[in-house]
Amino acid sequence: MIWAVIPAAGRGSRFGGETPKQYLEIAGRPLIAHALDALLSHPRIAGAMVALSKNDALWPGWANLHGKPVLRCVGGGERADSVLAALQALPVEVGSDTLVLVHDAARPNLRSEDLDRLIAAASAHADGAILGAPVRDTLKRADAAAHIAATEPRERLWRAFTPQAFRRGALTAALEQAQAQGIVVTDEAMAMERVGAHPALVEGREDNLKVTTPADLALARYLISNR
Ligand SMILES: Nc1ccn([C@@H]2O[C@H](COP(=O)(O)OP(=O)(O)OP(=O)(O)O)[C@@H](O)[C@H]2O)c(=O)n1
Ligand SMILES: C[C@](O)(CO)[C@H](O)COP(=O)(O)O
Repeated sequence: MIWAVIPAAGRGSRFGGETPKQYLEIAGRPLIAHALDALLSHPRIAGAMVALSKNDALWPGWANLHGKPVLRCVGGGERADSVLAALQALPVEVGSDTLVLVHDAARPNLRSEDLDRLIAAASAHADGAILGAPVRDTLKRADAAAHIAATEPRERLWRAFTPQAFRRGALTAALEQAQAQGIVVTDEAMAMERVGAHPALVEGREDNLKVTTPADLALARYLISNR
């Protein structure tokens, strides 16, 4: 049994506008519905826990996508707080060794072949696994004036995507420790690294983009409408 955790309590400040980006439409459905659908249509995933802002409601179609439970909890101030709240809210039958896939509601274009490869890697590696892609561009360090200050070495540098797959108990403990220490982790792997884990990197599709700005939404709409 594998469960999904979807942090969806953000406000989309970099995106702008009144409506948080996870509720903006792509191909007639909210962005979050595409993320949920990609996860719950996978035969290995049993259900999902969605961390929402306290004033947000579950969209009626979410109740049980693909006949699987979609539960909700209230998220927190940071993405990591929302993920931790969702892990803590999972049903008791989701045991400590159960694999949990954490996936941004803001990533609507997750594909099943990436899920298959991530699940296989995380199932075979005690420290879990994440989707990502090696950096293929030259990286520049900017100065305060957005002029080039330096070129950074890119050997063995990867960009981290989601889903990120870990066992429920280990990830919960790692996030609780980071929270207690006042450390804001920007992804689940960072919390796991802080407790000595070395998660596997699984190369995923570059089009598993995170919608952060309006330009990202336009690209996501194009990708999903032209699958
Ligand atoms: N306190 C938060 C912040 C973010 N998220 C979720 O984490 C994912 C990735 O975060 P990001 O893209 O940064 O979303 P926002 O925080 O909404 O964006 P911004 O940083 O521009 O405000 C999103 O699905 C977002 O809803 C969350 O559940 N709880
Ligand atoms: C988790 C993540 O999507 C991995 O790249 C990223 O860290 C989220 O960052 P955000 O600033 O919370 O969108």
